[in-house]
Amino acid sequence: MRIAIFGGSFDPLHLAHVAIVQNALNKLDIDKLIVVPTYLNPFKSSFYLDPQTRFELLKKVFIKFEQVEVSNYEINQLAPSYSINTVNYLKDLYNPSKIYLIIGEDNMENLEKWYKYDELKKLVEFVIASRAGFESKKANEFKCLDINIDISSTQLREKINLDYIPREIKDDILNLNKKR
Ligand SMILES: Nc1ncnc2c1ncn2[C@@H]1O[C@H](COP(=O)(O)OP(=O)(O)OP(=O)(O)O)[C@@H](O)[C@H]1O
Ligand SMILES: O=C(O)c1ccc[n+]([C@@H]2O[C@H](COP(=O)([O-])O)[C@@H](O)[C@H]2O)c1
Repeated sequence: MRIAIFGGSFDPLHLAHVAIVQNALNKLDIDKLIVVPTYLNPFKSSFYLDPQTRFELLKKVFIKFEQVEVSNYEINQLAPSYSINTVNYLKDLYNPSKIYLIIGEDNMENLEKWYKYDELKKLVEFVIASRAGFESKKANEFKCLDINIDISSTQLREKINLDYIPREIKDDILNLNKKR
């Protein structure tokens, strides 16, 4: 079994996230891709959509992808948690011969500051999703996914633009937005 793990805040989920998953399924030789929403990224201080809502929205969008699973492992911790713990949990669960860990190019900048980075890099092969505005020379050292969608959750939290929201969850996002 060969797996890829794609962790993220997904606050909210947008089309670049979906493109990353589609690209990874096409490019990586994997049996399963596990999308893992954070409870809270250890480098961030708050979330906008609650963890359970982010998890449900991910399931709605990725249900049609046979090889994709959305994991509630991190949201069930009810506290910020580290990627190495998730990797170890999924490693025990699937006993994979290969683990890719997908991150966007913006995360390259602080990657070496991740908890137990030296241990983590021995467990996984990082795959970098290219991101406009965050070009990193170090990206050349890694397998890359060519993502060319200039959107962020931050922009969408500031001003919702449904053009960047997967169609399966447009209504949910509109309704959640109205309640705020
Ligand atoms: N447009 C994009 N292109 C490439 N990678 C992306 C893009 N958007 C997000 N990613 C990557 O996907 C993963 C999950 O992203 P995340 O949920 O933090 O979205 P985000 O748009 O970066 O959010 P925020 O603006 O709140 O930081 C991260 O590794 C991030 O780097
Ligand atoms: O393990 C760490 O130390 C660590 C530090 C910062 C970020 N991460 C993970 O990086 C992934 C991307 O985070 P984000 O918020 O950019 O979507 C997500 O799975 C986070 O848990 C992990």
